[in-house]
Amino acid sequence: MATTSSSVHALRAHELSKRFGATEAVADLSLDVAPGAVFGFLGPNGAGKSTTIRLLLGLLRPTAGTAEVFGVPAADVKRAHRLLAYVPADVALWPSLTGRECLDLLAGVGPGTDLGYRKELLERFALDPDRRARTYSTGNRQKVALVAAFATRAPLLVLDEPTSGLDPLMEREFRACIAEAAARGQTVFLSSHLLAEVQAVCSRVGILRSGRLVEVAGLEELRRLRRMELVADLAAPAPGLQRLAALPEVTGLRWPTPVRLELSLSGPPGAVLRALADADVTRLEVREPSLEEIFLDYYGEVPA
Ligand SMILES: Nc1ncnc2c1ncn2[C@@H]1O[C@H](COP(=O)(O)OP(=O)(O)OP(=O)(O)O)[C@@H](O)[C@H]1O
Repeated sequence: MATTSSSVHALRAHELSKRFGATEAVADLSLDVAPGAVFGFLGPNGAGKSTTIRLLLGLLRPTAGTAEVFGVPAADVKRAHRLLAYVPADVALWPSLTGRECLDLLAGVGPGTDLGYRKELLERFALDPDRRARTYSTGNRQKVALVAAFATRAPLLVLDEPTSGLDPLMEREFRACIAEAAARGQTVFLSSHLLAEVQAVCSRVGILRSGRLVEVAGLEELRRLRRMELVADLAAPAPGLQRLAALPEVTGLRWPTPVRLELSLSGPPGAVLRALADADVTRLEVREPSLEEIFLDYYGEVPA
């Protein structure tokens, strides 16, 4: 792995902006990713994830602001790309080369490849490297790019929605590879609109909406910032519990049936528990919201 100073951010964007005519694809985005982090970059289609990544990789010139990879300006592509491996959202391969020839070509570009691990990855991803790339499905092309990236010892892996063509078994392998990369100390920047994926593998997450970063937090922190979902089943209707709606920490009090209440709790549960103690509760469920529900708070809708 190329040596890098631990005091330098793996990725840094400072007031980064990109306009395409009237479209502000990325607006004033500032973001630091620490070395060794698995950072999730979440946002619905069109939020600006790919544009941000292209700016970070020096594939686009920013309208304003700066981007750096381990302290190297993104525009200094020769130096920056010795420190990273990139899997684009749409993987294009050379149609007349075999998978293996594509992998060898990609290995020649990057910062060095662990050939033993690459061989293992080919088996784990069930990829036949002797077929010509033109015969590969979208998922297989994605696998070639993933195998190429995971097999490098680049300190930074930039993955742009890399699992859209993978089936669930391969998604599991993908998650294992992320964990292995993190265990080796590689930094991972994973763009995704799959909340479950990010929830499963990332230590921190940035949420992008209409080109703007609306939140950066650890997953735990993000959940804590948010509410708890509470469901109580009652032995009999308890009209007195309507008063829960007046509590400032309670939102969305719902009665799906006369003997089931649901509410969202965004503060200490004491007052709610005291009120429920007076009712005849037969079952109580308290759970953390999923990232989908957290998204709902930011967007007002769950992105597809
Ligand atoms: N080359 C371009 N010219 C004009 N507009 C562009 C260009 N690239 C992106 N855009 C616009 O910028 C916005 C952000 O697009 P971007 O592809 O970065 O989003 P995304 O979050 O990666 O979405 P997706 O998941 O669909 O790829 C969109 O409105 C898109 O139409």
